[in-house]
Parts: sequence; structure tokens; C-alpha cells
Amino acid sequence: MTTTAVATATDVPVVAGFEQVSKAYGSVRAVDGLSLTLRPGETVALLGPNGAGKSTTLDLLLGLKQPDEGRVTVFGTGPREAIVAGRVGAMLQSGGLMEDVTVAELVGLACSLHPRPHPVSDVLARAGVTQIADRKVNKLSGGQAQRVRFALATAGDSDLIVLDEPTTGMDVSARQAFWATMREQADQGRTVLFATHYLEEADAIADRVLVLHRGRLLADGTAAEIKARAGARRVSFDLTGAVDETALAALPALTSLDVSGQTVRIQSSDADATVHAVYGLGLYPRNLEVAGLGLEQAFVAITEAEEAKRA
Ligand SMILES: Nc1ncnc2c1ncn2[C@@H]1O[C@H](COP(=O)(O)OP(=O)(O)OP(=O)(O)O)[C@@H](O)[C@H]1O
Repeated sequence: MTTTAVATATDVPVVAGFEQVSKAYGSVRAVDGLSLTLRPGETVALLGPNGAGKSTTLDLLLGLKQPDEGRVTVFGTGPREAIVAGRVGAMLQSGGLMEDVTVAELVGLACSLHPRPHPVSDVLARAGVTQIADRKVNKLSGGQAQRVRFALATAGDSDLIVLDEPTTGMDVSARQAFWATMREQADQGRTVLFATHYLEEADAIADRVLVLHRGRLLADGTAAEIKARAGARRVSFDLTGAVDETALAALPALTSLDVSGQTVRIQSSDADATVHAVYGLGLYPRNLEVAGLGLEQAFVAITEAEEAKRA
């Protein structure tokens, strides 16, 4: 007789855990009862409207802020211990850089402080800053400074990489190079958690998407699951002749309507019913297309539905 070991979710080691974590600033509950587990090798996007609590969540994860309630663990210890052990690399939005040093000196310092450093030349090359290694940090453009922050986050062999809006200010090629590098890091088993407002990046890069809203987790799943959860679909078509917007606005299951010339774009919670009713109005739509929502529209639909519940 043979016995087969079956791996369960609880066998997979936990990279980071939030257990009922809350953090308030005065009367603002920035993080409100957040529970969450990150597993090895995941690339996780943290999405949310302005003020949703993304930066506060990352600050709690990095031990830069303390929860009022609940517990944050990183590799089974407190965040500080994990950072001192070199297990966490971070790239923060607000992180000021030392000014009167060169890029190579700053990256060299970060490497020297890391318990498991990478060679400085590798770190510079990976972040695409070898060409500007001798430049003073206070002479860098916004995008170059962002690349240097990226170099600092990858100065050593960290198991968790935390990035707060990492590609803000980067040009297209810098962004592509950045995400290719992050993919490599994840393929090597590292966990990458990044907050972003670029939903197309989250869609393309993340294998898990978290949607925060008023400090609470509204959705947690793959981008495909989040899109499906939003439930709505996009319907578009062209009309000939005069377009009666009032009649279109009364279509069933409509959640949004945009008329531009002869082109009608609709968001609907029941595309079949909406399209049926379009024909029922005696209209003959041409170039009819029905498609699922993109992550951006799904995100807007989910967060707006939550706002509507509170109104
Ligand atoms: N130091 C602070 N003092 C007071 N309120 C704060 C402080 N930091 C954040 N807040 C408030 O807490 C809430 C969450 O802020 P946080 O920066 O975590 O959100 P965010 O999702 O990162 O926002 P954004 O997308 O705009 O960067 C907001 O209402 C913000 O105004």
C-alpha cells in the first residue's frame, strides 16, 4: 500500500499575514479589520482608490506603522525582525534618497547593509542605472530616481519585495524592463506585493489582485475572477439616423451609457436583456460587440457599487 501526501493550503508557508488589523488616524479608519495571507512566489497587486489604505497597509507590513488592533507577521516574526534579517526589500512612494552621493555610492551602501547582498554591479545593471552610476542622486530625473529606489529594493536576496506605486514616473521602456525583472524575481520564488493605480499593469503582471476600499478588502482573486465578479459586460454598436438617448437610457440592466456620434457604448449587468431591448426599440445595431469588463472597469464597478451601498 502506498500513501500519497496531499498538500493543503495550510502546508504552504506563509510569507506575511494580517489578522484583523486596524489602523486609524484620528477619526479616519485607514485600515479596517484587514485579514490577509501572502504565499511564496505570488505576485500580488494592491488596488484601491485614493485614500483606500494601500500605503498604510504597506507601512504596517514593513513595521513603519504599528496596528491599533490585530497582528501583522512576516515570515513568522514581526515585520522589524524580518527586515533586519534581510528578508524584505521595499520601494516606497515617499522614500527620500540621500542627496549628495552618487548612485553607485548609494546602491553600494544599501548592498553593504544587506545581510545577503547582491554584487553592486549586478544591482545597478538590473535597475538600468549603470550608465548613471557616477551621477549625484540630487541630479536625477524623476524616472531615474525611481529606478534607483528599485535598485535599493533589490540590493540583496530578499524573499519578499514590497513596492508602493513603483512605476510612477517611469517611461514605457523603463516600465517594461522593471516588470520583466519583477517577473524574474517571482519566478525565483520571491513574493512581490505592489500597490498601483495602473490597472493594466495589475492585469498583466499580478497573479492575484486585492481591491482595498476604505481600509477593507473588497475583492481578492485573480484578475479574471475580479472581472467576472463585477458581473457587468460592455455592449457597443453603431446606429444609423438620429440617436434617441432618452430611449437608450431606459434600456434594462443598464449601468452606464456613452453616446458618441452614432456609436453607443453601454455597460450592462445583463447584456442579453439589454441587446434584446435594443432590437425591441426597432433599432438595427451594426458592429454589435459584447465583451467582458476590463480590470479597470471591473474595479470601478466594484468600488462604485460599494459606495452606492453606503449612500
Ligand atoms: N499620517 C496620516 N495622518 C492622518 N491621516 C492619514 C495619514 N496617512 C494617511 N492618512 C489617511 O488615511 C487614509 C488612507 O491613506 P493611505 O495613504 O493609506 O491610502 P492610499 O490607498 O495609499 O492612497 P493613495 O492612492 O492616494 O496613495 C486616507 O484617508 C488618508 O488621508
